[in-house]
Amino acid sequence: MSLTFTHETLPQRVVFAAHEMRERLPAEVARLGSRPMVISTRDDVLPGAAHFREVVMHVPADVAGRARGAAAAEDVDVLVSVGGGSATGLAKAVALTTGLPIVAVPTTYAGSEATDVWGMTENGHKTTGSDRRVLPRTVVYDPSLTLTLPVDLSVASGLNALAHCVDSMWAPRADPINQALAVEGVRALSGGLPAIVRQPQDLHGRELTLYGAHLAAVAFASAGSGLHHKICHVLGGMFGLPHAQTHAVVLPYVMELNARGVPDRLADAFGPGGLARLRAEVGAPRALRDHGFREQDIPAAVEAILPVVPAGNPVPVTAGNLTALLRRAWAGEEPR
Ligand SMILES: NC(=O)C1=CN([C@@H]2O[C@H](COP(=O)(O)OP(=O)(O)OC[C@H]3O[C@@H](n4cnc5c(N)ncnc54)[C@H](O)[C@@H]3O)[C@@H](O)[C@H]2O)C=CC1
Ligand SMILES: O=C(O)/C=C\C(=O)CC(=O)O
Repeated sequence: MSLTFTHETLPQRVVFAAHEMRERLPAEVARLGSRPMVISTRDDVLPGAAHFREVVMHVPADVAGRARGAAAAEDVDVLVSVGGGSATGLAKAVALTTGLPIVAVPTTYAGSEATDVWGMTENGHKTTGSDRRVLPRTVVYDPSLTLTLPVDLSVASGLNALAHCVDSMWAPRADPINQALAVEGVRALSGGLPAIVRQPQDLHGRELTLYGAHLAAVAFASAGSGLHHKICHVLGGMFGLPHAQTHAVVLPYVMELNARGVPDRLADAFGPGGLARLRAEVGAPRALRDHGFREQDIPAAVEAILPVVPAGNPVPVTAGNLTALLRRAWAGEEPR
């Protein structure tokens, strides 16, 4: 790769401290405002603050409308999201139209807290965009909050993070800086996820995975959406598939298609056996048919994905190879 590039780093304050969310959050919120609204299904955050509890995956537009209405009615001046990508995504939908700052407290490994990407779904169509207003100003990472995330969800979510890293290799704005972050993200996630599976209540694996998830999201936000994210975005928005599991299933098939675009240092970061070994070790989700995708939906998915395939993908994407990819992912055939 040429060392001629233009890279932009997104400005964000990051606090990373296990078991310290309750202690740290009030001061972090106070830096940005005095009338917070919590967006979370949890009831144990900032007692007495305004609270919006209706969190739904892929941010339905009507839910976003109600959250914006609540923020206006309560005259809030700062949003506090506590939860997975769905809670963060709802806070982003409010910030997009109000410009309110967000303090994000993630409880999964999805990484939305470190990106300026928003998404919203209406009539079975998910629209995404990037806008600096939705980038959380501050993230409070407390890995102990992920101890309650069940192992299967932790694995799927961690593989969502891994997909951010891998797709950063060939995404439209891939550059040496975001690729370096992605490679280090793969290293952390490849160590952290097996540790979670071995000992879900041990903080070490949780810390490593959340750290990897942050690096992954920073890399993804910088590099943009590659082929993998474009595919999963259509599958999630059009067919309502669960986000993390969809990423976890599709990733090895995109790597198979784009094999020539996988740099050696990424392969090295996975360690011996690569992604195949990691997937086996953590019991990764294997087939889209287990998550609500139907074989007869493949042609419609192909039709929706082809026009959004990013320029510069390492191999040309055709109706033929995309259909084959989705069929193999649907059936859960062994990736090559
Ligand atoms: N804009 C961006 O940059 C990104 C956006 N996303 C968006 O985020 C959404 C998916 O986020 P996810 O985190 O995968 O799912 P999620 O936020 O929907 O959470 C999945 C499930 O896990 C539960 N949960 C969350 N944290 C938990 C914990 N610590 N303990 C126990 N249960 C817990 C939730 O209540 C929910 O039932 C999608 O809409 C996706 O598009 C995901 C990644 C990046
Ligand atoms: O697909 C991802 O993991 C990353 C970005 C999004 O999900 C964007 C969104 O739809 O919120």
